[in-house]
Amino acid sequence: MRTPLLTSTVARGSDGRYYSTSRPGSSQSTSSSTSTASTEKENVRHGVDPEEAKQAKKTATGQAWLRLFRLARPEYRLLGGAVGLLLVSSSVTMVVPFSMGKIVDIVTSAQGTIPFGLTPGQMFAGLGAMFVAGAVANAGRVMLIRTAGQRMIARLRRQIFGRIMSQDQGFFDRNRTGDLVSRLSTDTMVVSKSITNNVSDGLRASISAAAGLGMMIYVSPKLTGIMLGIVPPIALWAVFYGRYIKRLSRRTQEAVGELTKVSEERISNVRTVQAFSREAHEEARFDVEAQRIFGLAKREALASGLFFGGNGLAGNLALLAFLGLGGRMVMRGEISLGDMTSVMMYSAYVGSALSGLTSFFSEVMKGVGAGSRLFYLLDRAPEVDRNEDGIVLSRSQLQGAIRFDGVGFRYPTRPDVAVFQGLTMEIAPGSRVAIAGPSGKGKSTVAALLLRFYDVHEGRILVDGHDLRAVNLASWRSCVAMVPQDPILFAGTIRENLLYGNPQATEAEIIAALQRADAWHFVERFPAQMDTYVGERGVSLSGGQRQRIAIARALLARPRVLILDEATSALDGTRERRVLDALDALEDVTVITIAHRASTLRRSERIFVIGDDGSVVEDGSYAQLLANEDGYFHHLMAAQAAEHRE
Ligand SMILES: Nc1ncnc2c1ncn2[C@@H]1O[C@H](COP(=O)(O)OP(=O)(O)OP(=O)(O)O)[C@@H](O)[C@H]1O
Repeated sequence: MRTPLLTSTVARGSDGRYYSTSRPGSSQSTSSSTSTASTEKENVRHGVDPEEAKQAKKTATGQAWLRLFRLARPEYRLLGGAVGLLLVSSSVTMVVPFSMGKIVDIVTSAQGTIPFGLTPGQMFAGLGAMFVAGAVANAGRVMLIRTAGQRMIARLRRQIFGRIMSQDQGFFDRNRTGDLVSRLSTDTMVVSKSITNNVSDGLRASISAAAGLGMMIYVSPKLTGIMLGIVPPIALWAVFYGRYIKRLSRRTQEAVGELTKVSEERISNVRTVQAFSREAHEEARFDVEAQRIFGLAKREALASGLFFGGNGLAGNLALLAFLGLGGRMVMRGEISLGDMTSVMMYSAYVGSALSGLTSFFSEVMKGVGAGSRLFYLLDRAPEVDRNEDGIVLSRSQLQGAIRFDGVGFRYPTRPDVAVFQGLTMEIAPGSRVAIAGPSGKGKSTVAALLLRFYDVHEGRILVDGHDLRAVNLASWRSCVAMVPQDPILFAGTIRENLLYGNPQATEAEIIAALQRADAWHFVERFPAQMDTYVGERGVSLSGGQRQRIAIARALLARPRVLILDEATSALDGTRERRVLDALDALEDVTVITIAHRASTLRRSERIFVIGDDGSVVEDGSYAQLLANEDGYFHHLMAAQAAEHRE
């Protein structure tokens, strides 16, 4: 946690001198923050990245369809094979009613003749063999389709994850983690299913509907005419009512999704909930949501009951009508019993194929929706260009001279608030400098800009004379290490976390880094030592322990520029001194410390003080700055000392 020592502000009086004031809170300009707040509220309310919404509007559905099918291109072979097998299995399926009709005729009439002069045994064996072939083709089709689908899911997930990892921080400021994860897990699945399983089912339904209808007409045009009066209305009813149920079920799913997101957040922050005794409140909130889901699910249950009951009844009534009308035709000798059986079976096939076809369209539309969410990620070029072809900086050659040259910067989510304006700083190679200033004035932003999490809007940042934007980003980042204010460790062991900074580090190097960061003595005392599991985000370590492990991790990366953002704030004076002494002993490393505490600031060769206008208002050594009694820094320190005394 950040030490709230400099919450007081420093104001410039009408005489141009600086005064410390004990007014709490930030002195950010109010007019600009009002308009920013409205932009932010908009974003939060819709829960969508406005940039994505804009792009989605531009994309026509037709284009999205095409693109969706293009995604399946690498799977064309498997899908082609599956379509071939589908034709085989569908042909077999479509022959079934016809054969059944023939068999009925053969076994019920004395004159029935077996086609091709076959014996009954041969006929049954032939049909059996054909069914086996159909079954094998069907099994093959399902395997090919599923394999193609899974390959597509794996490929998409890999691509999407890669794209997410390479995005700039502005993107992460706008998008919620839960939403990105659901794109990775659910949307990839929906997209893949919609063009593999679903296309195969749609194709099968089309073949069934067309061939079934053709065969019905071939067997008995009159009975087909009668059936066409009965089956389509029932199928249509089933389709529309089915859609209504689907809508209900989607709403339930969405409500469950929302509940999952909220409960996940509350459970992962259960300490805060318990600390504020808000358990009952959270339970009540959860209960409201759970009741809402139950209400929706109850409606769905009622509707489903009606649907299935109604479907069964409609099916049976249709059958009755069919038997009545068809039976009369058989009695009049207009058609054979076998033909009536065939038409009855075909009409059942056609009915189910029709409803299959409508669900095909709605599934493809679902795929288009999920696809557009993926396309946005696949297409989004990070605002911070990684500049792979840029100047490559090597750790062995980098001097570590840094210059902020008239830097202007606004966060992408708050374009109305300028954090920096004309910020200029010159940091000599291998020096120890500090950034000071009141809370919320952009000290951590300096670190974010140095790591190029964001690009500056005006001016430039130079490293050894190169504009950071012209440098290969990965090469620069491999020269820099940062220990953030509240370092996060990965759920894993201490060793795994340390190796994250340098996977090649030897055991001796790891221990040396831990010693430098004053962490070895406590790690050594853990029963599992470096194999101690640190818990999710490192929660099973104290704040100070986490900070020191993070410092060791940064040291292991052997940086030429080290940024410490309040990296020792959780340590007591003695421990902090030990860590800072060890860091001071680092050779050929430029160390930039962001700090509030006088004890930390005092050690720096030069301090840059960021003022209210987002620029450096003063710089110099601690002693020089403090000596200027009218200066900003002097008043900042005075305010801090006054707060200490209180
Ligand atoms: N990701 C972000 N998106 C939008 N605004 C941000 C973001 N991060 C910080 N800010 C805003 O930028 C300003 C500077 O923040 P920064 O964290 O750099 O301040 P700081 O000087 O390090 O403060 P502190 O001493 O409290 O840590 C603040 O007004 C803050 O609200």
